Amino acid sequence: MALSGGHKDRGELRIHESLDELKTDLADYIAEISEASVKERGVFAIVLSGGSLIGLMGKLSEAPYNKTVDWSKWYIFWADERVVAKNHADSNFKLAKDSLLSKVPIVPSHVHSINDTVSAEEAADDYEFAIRQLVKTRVVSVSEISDCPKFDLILLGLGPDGHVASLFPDHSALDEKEEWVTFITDSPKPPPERITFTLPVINSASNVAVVVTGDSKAEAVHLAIDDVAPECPLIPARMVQPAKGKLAWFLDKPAASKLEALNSSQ
Ligand SMILES: O=C1O[C@H](COP(=O)(O)O)[C@@H](O)[C@H](O)[C@H]1O
Repeated sequence: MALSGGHKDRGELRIHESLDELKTDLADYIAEISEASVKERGVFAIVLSGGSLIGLMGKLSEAPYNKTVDWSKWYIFWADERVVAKNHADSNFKLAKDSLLSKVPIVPSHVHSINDTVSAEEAADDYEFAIRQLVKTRVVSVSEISDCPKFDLILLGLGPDGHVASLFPDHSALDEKEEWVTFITDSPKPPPERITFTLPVINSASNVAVVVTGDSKAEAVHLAIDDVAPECPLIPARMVQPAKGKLAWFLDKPAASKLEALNSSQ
């Protein structure tokens, strides 16, 4: 690893020399949290995003993880979803299913994807209702400090504009404090209609990992992590601040290239 360490309140930085090294570290990290959650709670409630994250999780479907992980205890959710049919090329569910979930023995009823037959607003309401039922049965824990669900692990990607899940810069969805899941119909990145976890839910998780590769995201990584001037834009990724949970950043060197930590250690 090129660098591993903490950055004050911005969590743990795991900066990797190569994509292969990042993929192995990410698979080890997820497998460890899965094992700890199953030991403590009997289940593992993991939240996925879409985009490049899923390819970077690919090692989980290979040895040793395909045999050592207790897949039967996994419950899968999405931090955001595009409101398209489940077989549509833009679907985050389809991406995860084709690249990962179909390759490991996940219990089909443990996969909680959105209702793709209704409007974005209804899909967000339905998804929140489904999560509420799973909080009641403690498949998903509940936060001690808010009424929010406390997922064992939320995995996020990062857009070059600083968006995480479908929380985009300067969008009113960033201000949502009551709902667990909200919807947007004007996403600046297509497709326009999406549902997304809100910041209170993301920040109530036990563990949040943001996985970022490539130099097109270096500026967003810098704005999300470094102590930047107050006039710099406040990007959504900077608002990811788990109240009690742990935050980790999985970066390759190009994504980390504008970080003070990397530049001062060279
Ligand atoms: O639209 C989305 O974009 C982000 C980032 O995707 P990436 O391909 O640049 O990694 C992703 O995290 C989110 O889930 C997705 O809906």
